[in-house]
Amino acid sequence: MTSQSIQGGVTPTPDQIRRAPKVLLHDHLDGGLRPGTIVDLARESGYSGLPESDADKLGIWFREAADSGSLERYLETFSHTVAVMQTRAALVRVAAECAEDLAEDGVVYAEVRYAPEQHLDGGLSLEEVVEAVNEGFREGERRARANGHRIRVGALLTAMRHAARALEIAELANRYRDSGVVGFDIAGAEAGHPPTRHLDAFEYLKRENNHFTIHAGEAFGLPSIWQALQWCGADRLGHGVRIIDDIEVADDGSVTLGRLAAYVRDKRIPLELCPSSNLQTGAAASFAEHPIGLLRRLHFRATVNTDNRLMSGTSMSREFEQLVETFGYTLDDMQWFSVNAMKSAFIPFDERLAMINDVVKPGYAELKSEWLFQQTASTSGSSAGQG
Ligand SMILES: O=c1[nH]cnc2c1ncn2[C@@H]1O[C@H](CO)[C@@H](O)[C@H]1O
Ligand SMILES: [Zn+2]
Repeated sequence: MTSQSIQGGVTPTPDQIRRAPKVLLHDHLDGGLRPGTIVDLARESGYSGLPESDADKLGIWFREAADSGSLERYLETFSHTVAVMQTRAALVRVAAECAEDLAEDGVVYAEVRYAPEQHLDGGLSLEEVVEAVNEGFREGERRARANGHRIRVGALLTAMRHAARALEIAELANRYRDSGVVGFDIAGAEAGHPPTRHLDAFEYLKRENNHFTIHAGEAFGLPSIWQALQWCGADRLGHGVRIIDDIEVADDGSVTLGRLAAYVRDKRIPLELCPSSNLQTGAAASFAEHPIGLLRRLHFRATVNTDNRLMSGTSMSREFEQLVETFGYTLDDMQWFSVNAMKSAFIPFDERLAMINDVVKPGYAELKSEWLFQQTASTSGSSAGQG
């Protein structure tokens, strides 16, 4: 049953959360495989390193192993998923299932990232990797449509921050910008690997008028965010959750923003927040203490993301369910996050606008109107006493 207040704040049910149109900007392809697919692909490729051979147990293993409290240990779990994503067929399958799973979860637009340089062990070229993943996304979009779901998926090409291929990957992203790749990212262990090491890649993309996001302010604090924005020129922040270190809340509730936090808010820099992932890597202690609550209240350009659905045992709906439970968010809040994300996407402005006006807002309007009809149904047949 939906609860409704006069202010129009509808607390969504889990079913409504799933049906609500959601927009996802930060999701790793190699962090979202179905456990059963990992088992299949390991068998097909002869990879013998899996810690469990049963799909259910493997899913649990990933969640528990990623629950380490450190980003470095969390990232170790990717060696298994990357190991089984080394052929064209494997990449097509994983990408298709990714699009299907997101669509099934009510995601209407997603930017999914992966590092092409990590998928070359089977002899594929960087181009072949990108083309396989693109093919998989298109196949997944088609299958989703056949199941009554609409989704658009764009790829972000990630360069690993400890490696030295960022410029090459940036050039790859630029080459495929009109065929399925919407931007660039850097990821991997943050401490000791400042984004400024990859300035050549960022400067190249700026000269090409292309878009990029940078994992910053997750395991490391303000200096990382500052570098990502003011040295590298990132369009968005991957996580960016540590911006909270530049925000002071006094005992009386008054809030003071430092220069960097003020800049991030004033310039509407999108924060790709990933609450469950942050709990696992130790960037936040609990949902209740997660900075997303304050950042939303202060009207930062906050967005909700999954990061790694496999490692966190999560989905967009699951993230929202927990936010609704913790912060009492309504459908209006969900819409706010979804519009924020759509505004911050790397596809052209007219397409973003059409997604907001023709898909996201009508979807929420439809959900918000449901209570009217529910009430009619539940009061029909017992009209006495309705005054
Ligand atoms: O939360 C994160 N922070 C930093 N790096 C990450 C995170 N999640 C995944 N990756 C890294 O990105 C690579 C490409 O998708 C993954 O292989 C993993 O090493
Ligand atoms: Zn990430």
